[in-house]
Parts: sequence; structure tokens; C-alpha cells
Amino acid sequence: MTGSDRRPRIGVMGGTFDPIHHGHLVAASEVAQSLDLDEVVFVPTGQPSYKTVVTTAEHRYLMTVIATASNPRFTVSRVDIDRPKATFTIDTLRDIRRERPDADLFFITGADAIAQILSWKDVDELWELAHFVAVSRPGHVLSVTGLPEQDVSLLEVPALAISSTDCRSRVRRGFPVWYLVPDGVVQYISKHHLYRSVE
Ligand SMILES: Nc1ncnc2c1ncn2[C@@H]1O[C@H](COP(=O)(O)OP(=O)(O)OP(=O)(O)O)[C@@H](O)[C@H]1O
Ligand SMILES: O=C(O)c1ccc[n+]([C@@H]2O[C@H](COP(=O)([O-])O)[C@@H](O)[C@H]2O)c1
Repeated sequence: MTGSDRRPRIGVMGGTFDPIHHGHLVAASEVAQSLDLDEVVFVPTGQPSYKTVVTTAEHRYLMTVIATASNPRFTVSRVDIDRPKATFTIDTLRDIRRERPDADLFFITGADAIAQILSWKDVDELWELAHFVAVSRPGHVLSVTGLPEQDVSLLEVPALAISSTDCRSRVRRGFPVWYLVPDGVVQYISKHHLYRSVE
């Protein structure tokens, strides 16, 4: 196959991104490098069915745009936040596939998320839509026991013990989040007074 007839390889990184932090960005960057991806599409969730999210989708979307703006291979999709119902990955992948029928899709998840995947909606169909890449995450065991071997890969990424929960808690308690999230996201959080009150 020549370079020109190679199918585009697109990573899809779904997340609540409340807020997006350097753990997400390093994971996406490492998978892109390791799997020779042409693009990574970040997809902020709309309203997840499984947890309550207070921060509006528009704030989470804009923080994701700010955080990814400097990387020419990173883009952000509104498919989940514009869908007027609870977010499920099966819908995310169907929508991205409809937009990019020529591409091979790689869904990127952390060790905590992949551990739950057998409980996700329409899990048997998920494997037909994308290859899954599970990345390591401090505090979580990276295991794919019970998952279809040909559909899931494991990747060790630099360990960043950062979570959105901890970032929100730090802001609420008056601690800095500089260097945990991109500078523009620090400023966005401050400008819009996010995470000041108890969740
Ligand atoms: N530090 C990290 N290293 C590797 N993967 C991560 C890291 N933080 C999050 N991820 C992965 O990124 C995806 C989106 O995560 P999410 O937006 O829920 O962030 P989070 O930090 O886990 O948020 P919260 O603390 O609110 O649950 C998930 O697949 C998650 O496993
Ligand atoms: O489809 C599902 O049933 C499902 C259940 C839980 C999580 N997900 C997806 O997993 C990704 C990470 O979720 P979270 O809660 O860790 O931000 C995000 O894209 C979610 O939509 C998907």
C-alpha cells in the first residue's frame, strides 16, 4: 500500500473532561505516537447516564478546545454534547464513523474505564466500530481479562497521578492547579468561577 491509499487512523478519546488535565493529554499523545494515528478527536460527554455532572457541557467543551488548540493533530467533537439524550459510547462511535466512513477508529480509555467496559451499552457492537486502546493510570490495575484480545490493546503511558476530581477539589479548597491542567484551562476556570462550591 502506498502512503496515499492508507486509511486514515483516528483516535477517539471520550471523557467528561471536568476539567481536562495533563493526564488526558499525555495519554492521547502517547497513543497517537505508538499507533501512528493521524488525528485524535476528543469527545466531551453530554450528560452521562452513570454519574451527575454539574459543570455545563459548553464549559467542558471550551476547556477541551483550549487544552488541545496547540496540537495540530488534536481536534474536539460536539457529537456527544449536541445529542439530546444520555451519552453512550456506542452512539459516539456511530456518529464519528458516519462522519469519517473512510477511517479506522481507535477508542482510547484509561485503566479505570476499560475495567468497566463489559457493562457499557451494546458492548458486543462496540468492538465492530473501533479498536480499543487501554492506557495505564496510577492507582488502577491495567487488565483486559475477559475482553476480546484482537479488539483491545494495552499501552503503558507516563504515570501522571492527576484526576479531574482532585483538580476540582483543589480549586474548591483554594489550592493551585497550575501544571496539572494547561495554563489556558487554569485561566478559564478562574474567569468563570468554576468548582468554587461544594459538589
Ligand atoms: N491521569 C490519567 N492517566 C491516564 N488516563 C487517564 C487519566 N485521567 C483520566 N484518564 C482517562 O481519560 C478518560 C476520561 O477521563 P475523565 O474525563 O473521567 O477524567 P477523570 O480524571 O477520571 O475524571 P473524574 O475524576 O471526574 O472521574 C478515561 O478513559 C480515563 O480513564
Ligand atoms: O457507553 C457506555 O455505557 C459508557 C459507560 C461509561 C463510560 N462511557 C464512556 O467512557 C468515557 C470515559 O468516561 P468517564 O466517566 O471516565 O469520563 C466517556 O467517553 C464515556 O462516555 C461509556
